[in-house]
Amino acid sequence: MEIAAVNTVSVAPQTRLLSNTFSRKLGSVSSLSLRSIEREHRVGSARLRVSAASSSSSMDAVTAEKITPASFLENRESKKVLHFVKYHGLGNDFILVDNRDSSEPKITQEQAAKLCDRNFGVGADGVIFAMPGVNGADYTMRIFNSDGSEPEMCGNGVRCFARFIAELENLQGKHSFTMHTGAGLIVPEIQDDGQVKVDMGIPILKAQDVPTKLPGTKGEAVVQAELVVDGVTWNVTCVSMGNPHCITFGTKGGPNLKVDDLNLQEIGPKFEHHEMFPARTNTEFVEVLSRSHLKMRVWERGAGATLACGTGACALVVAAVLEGRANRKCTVDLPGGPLEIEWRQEDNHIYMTGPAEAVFYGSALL
Ligand SMILES: N[C@@H](CCC[C@H](N)C(=O)O)C(=O)O
Repeated sequence: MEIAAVNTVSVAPQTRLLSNTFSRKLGSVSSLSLRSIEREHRVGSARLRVSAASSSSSMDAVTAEKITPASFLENRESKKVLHFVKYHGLGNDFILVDNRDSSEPKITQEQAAKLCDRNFGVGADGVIFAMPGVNGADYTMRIFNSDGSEPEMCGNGVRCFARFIAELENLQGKHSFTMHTGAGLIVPEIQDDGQVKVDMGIPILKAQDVPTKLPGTKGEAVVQAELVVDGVTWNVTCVSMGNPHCITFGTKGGPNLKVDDLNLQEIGPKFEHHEMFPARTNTEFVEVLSRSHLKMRVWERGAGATLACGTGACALVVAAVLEGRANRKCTVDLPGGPLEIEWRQEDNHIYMTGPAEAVFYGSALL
């Protein structure tokens, strides 16, 4: 099969996005790997030409005259090279790996941490593996955070995963499937407009299952409890979406939070590593704009300040409802954009709707 011409589209610093058609046939390419491998390769009888720029801020231009299916890069996949697709959900970005042929992740947690490095690697908030399903599920999702730790769940990651599967399996239009995760069975549904609606399951409120050592304040749930962080008493509610979240609307007796004023880099790690959270925690700082409109900034366990957190958005709507601050259906503004969240009374499940986009295809040297 031949491809006569390939268009490149500028999308992100340091990358050129190859057209999907090209990328599917070629395998995958990124400026990272191209700079690292060679400047010009023979591809069967065709030639892939790379006009490279040495400055990391400039972009590589890629053209191909004739590409055969047995391309150079496909042949080159080995233990030393990992093909991936970079996705993001509202700026929460992930390296997606097609791991459907094995129940073991293709790379280690240490390698994932290196790939996530924004200076010395691809740059991402985590690496996600699309693996064979277990327990009757269609697929399994595993994820490593950017520090290499493995969380149970990732809301934005699920939406990216769904779009990745649709791309791999060539699914068109509305589609849903089941995914096994560390938080149990999750069901994403790709909408006609490309957004992904996810049944995120039932929130976990029992203190020891979150887990938190804070004592229950509403039965076994920790709602508007006091947590002393660095000498300041905060009011927090703890919710697990499979992974732990600590949600705060402000300090005890203090004014409502203005999240833009927070020094997240300073306060975030103190929550994450607080002794009351034996598995560490994600923390959402929330400002109430109205009963159906909330604004948040997040400090993620194992990833730090990110532009969005899907499980965090779900957890904070649960917290806002439990604290009597909001309705069950809310728009949550995150630094990277809005998510629609509903904690449905009828089935106690949380539904999250939002976007997920492919950014570029790449091959990383391990
Ligand atoms: N950004 C994610 C959450 C990823 C996992 C988290 N850092 C943890 O360790 O629990 C999301 O969108 O939910």
